[in-house]
Amino acid sequence: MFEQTDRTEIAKLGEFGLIDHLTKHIHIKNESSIKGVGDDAAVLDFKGKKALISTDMLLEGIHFDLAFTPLKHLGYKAIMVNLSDIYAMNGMATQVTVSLGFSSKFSLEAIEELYAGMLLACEKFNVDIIGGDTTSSRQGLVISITSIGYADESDIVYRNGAEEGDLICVSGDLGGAYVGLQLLEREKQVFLTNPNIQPDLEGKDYIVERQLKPEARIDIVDLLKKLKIKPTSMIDISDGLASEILHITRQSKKGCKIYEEKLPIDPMTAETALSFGLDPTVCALSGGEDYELLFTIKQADYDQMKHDVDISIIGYITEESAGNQLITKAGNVHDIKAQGWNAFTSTQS
Ligand SMILES: Nc1ncnc2c1ncn2[C@@H]1O[C@H](COP(=O)(O)OP(=O)(O)OP(=O)(O)O)[C@@H](O)[C@H]1O
Ligand SMILES: Cc1ncc(C[n+]2csc(CCOP(=O)(O)O)c2C)c(N)n1
Ligand SMILES: [Mg+2]
Repeated sequence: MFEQTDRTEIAKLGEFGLIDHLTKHIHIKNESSIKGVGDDAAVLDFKGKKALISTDMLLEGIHFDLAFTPLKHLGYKAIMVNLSDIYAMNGMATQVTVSLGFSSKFSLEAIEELYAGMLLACEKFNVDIIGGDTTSSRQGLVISITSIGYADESDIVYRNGAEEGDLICVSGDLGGAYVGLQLLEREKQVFLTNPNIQPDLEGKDYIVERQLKPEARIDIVDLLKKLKIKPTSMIDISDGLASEILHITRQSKKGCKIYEEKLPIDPMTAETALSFGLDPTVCALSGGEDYELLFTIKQADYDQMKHDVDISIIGYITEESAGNQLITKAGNVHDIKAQGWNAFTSTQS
């Protein structure tokens, strides 16, 4: 759906020429980045803080479809997906390494676009690209990013700290990224059937952006700090709320009660889901890729939190034997199952 204009073969630059070309504009922003791109390893110094490290891969055909994903957006999203994991530890992200594998179908201009999205994300979130790897693949684009950050030991929030009675909170709204994906996939099919029909995404900017350009919630980490609230547990929502809350309760050896009516769903997400014959609640529970933060707080912190319109309290933690339950709008009780998106079981590829 996106046309390519100029085309320079990467072979013209060679591997080292390409690396130089992509990284020459990197200016180190963080004091902790002692040595970035250019040696056998980067050198970091967190001066008494604990280092946080996380890594995630994105593969063409599994995690993204280039038919409807502009490369600049993909670069931006690849960084967001990775920074989100550092914020989910209640830490600050400071560095990333970026490893790329791509076939000869990618021109220099295409890789530049991808990198421009990454650089934009890093600029906005004050993160340094300090290294990576560049190699060729037989087919398809592979992006592997490692994110690095820091936190005071006493600030780090794990998945396993939820206590009975804690309130379950979620930032932003859920299900939009999944419904956005459905919309983009439908338009791709329309385009494949008749390339003269332009994509009809009018008025759907919000959910399309939720899929193509997610924003990692650094602002929530800042807010928690400002309110002097340390969550008892936290995780980012990559696979879907249902799957993530089960990670928290399993690791904390607790159960939970979540109320369907409390799930934050944007009206456009709900309306578009219904037009696809999808249940908005199922999209919110199992759609994934929202990159919101799911966390638990002590009840004593409720008064501080209740004024924030961007955080929804969706339920509470129970004892383990009570299981993981969803209370529907009609008052029925269902067990929460991990129907989150899974690259190994997904039929979408
Ligand atoms: N191949 C692997 N070898 C070692 N550890 C792994 C491997 N794959 C995942 N892990 C570890 O397993 C844990 C859970 O990883 P997982 O990828 O499920 O979480 P996540 O990155 O938060 O979620 P997502 O990948 O959906 O964004 C992490 O500690 C991760 O580092
Ligand atoms: C072509 C295409 N197929 C599927 C999806 C959906 N999707 C991709 S990654 C992910 C969750 C986290 O994955 P992981 O756990 O592997 O990090 C989801 C729900 C998409 N955006 N594009
Ligand atoms: Mg992972």
